[in-house]
Amino acid sequence: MTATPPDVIRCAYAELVVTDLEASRTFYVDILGLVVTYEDDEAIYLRAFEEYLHHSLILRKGDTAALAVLAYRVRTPADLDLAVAYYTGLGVRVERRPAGATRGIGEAVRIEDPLGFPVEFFHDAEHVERFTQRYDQHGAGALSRLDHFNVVTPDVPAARSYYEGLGFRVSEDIQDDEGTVYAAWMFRKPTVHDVALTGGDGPRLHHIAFASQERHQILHVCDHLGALRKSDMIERGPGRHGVSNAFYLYVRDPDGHRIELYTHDYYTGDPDNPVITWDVHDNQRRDWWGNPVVPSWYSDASPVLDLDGKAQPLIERSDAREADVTIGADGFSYTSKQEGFKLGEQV
Ligand SMILES: O=C1C=CC(S(=O)(=O)O)=CC1(O)O
Ligand SMILES: [Ca+2]
Ligand SMILES: [Fe+2]
Repeated sequence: MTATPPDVIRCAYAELVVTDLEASRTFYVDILGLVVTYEDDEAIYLRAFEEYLHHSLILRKGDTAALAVLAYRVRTPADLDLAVAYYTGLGVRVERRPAGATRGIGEAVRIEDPLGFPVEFFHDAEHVERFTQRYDQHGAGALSRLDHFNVVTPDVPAARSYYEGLGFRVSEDIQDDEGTVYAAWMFRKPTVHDVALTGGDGPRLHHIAFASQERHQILHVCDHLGALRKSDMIERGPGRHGVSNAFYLYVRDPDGHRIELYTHDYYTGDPDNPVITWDVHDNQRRDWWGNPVVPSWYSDASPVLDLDGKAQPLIERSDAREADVTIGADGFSYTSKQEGFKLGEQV
């Protein structure tokens, strides 16, 4: 009999190892506008304006940029015991952590999940001031909350089954007519996703996304980076996603960690929420306006650490790779047959 999984509410925080804490602080606080809950010489604890738990992002100084943990909040403290039993049953490494092992977080359970990611489950956390209406503090690029994790994993169907075992449901995916699955979006909170599974060599972190209330806040970050002559930190977008329908921007932090700014996806909370499956050759799947997906968006991702802080070895993806099955710079798969002005014709 399979053990009962912990009741996951949502994605809740991530810890990134960064090599220059000061440069990272400038990026995440001065440019992205995240609120500092606590900081010292070793780490900075950040939250977005609607968040009242201690943090949704930890930046920890270290020698090599990497993901240290992805954390999900569970509904009750009792879910931690369920997590221990469930993951012990899966035969993966499981560690209990006392309250305070992570500043601001109560008792927790940390695992190396079946996909190789360092994952934490917690319920109790310190409450801090919620800045929802502290408009005196919001900048023009105000971010509201952590929205999702995007992880790179070689076998998307296997990863989907693992997350379905945790009670996540698929909202959208990308397939081809042979049934190869290139990516899937899965949720516990009633939005498009808490975690996206991107097919590729993994385990690696593709990105962490914060939601804003408005598109103009994302556009302000673009203008702000331009004013600082840091436009090279803009990797992809701004644009409108096909999958999720969200307005988006991808930026790269000083270590190359990818952060997405994201707004206006849609509600998925009813039990019969329809799954949307996109064809990998649909050039509006990743950008609704058909703009190209820059090659680095497919190739680059952050290494992840095991529970001892060592980099996890990568497993190569054996299925077809999305960047290979679309023509040239992505986004022109079905327009590539016509004479076109789009970049894809020239690469
Ligand atoms: O959050 C996301 C929603 C949609 C997309 S996609 O590029 O439209 O597939 C990418 C993404 O996973 O970052
Ligand atoms: Ca708007
Ligand atoms: Fe995303």
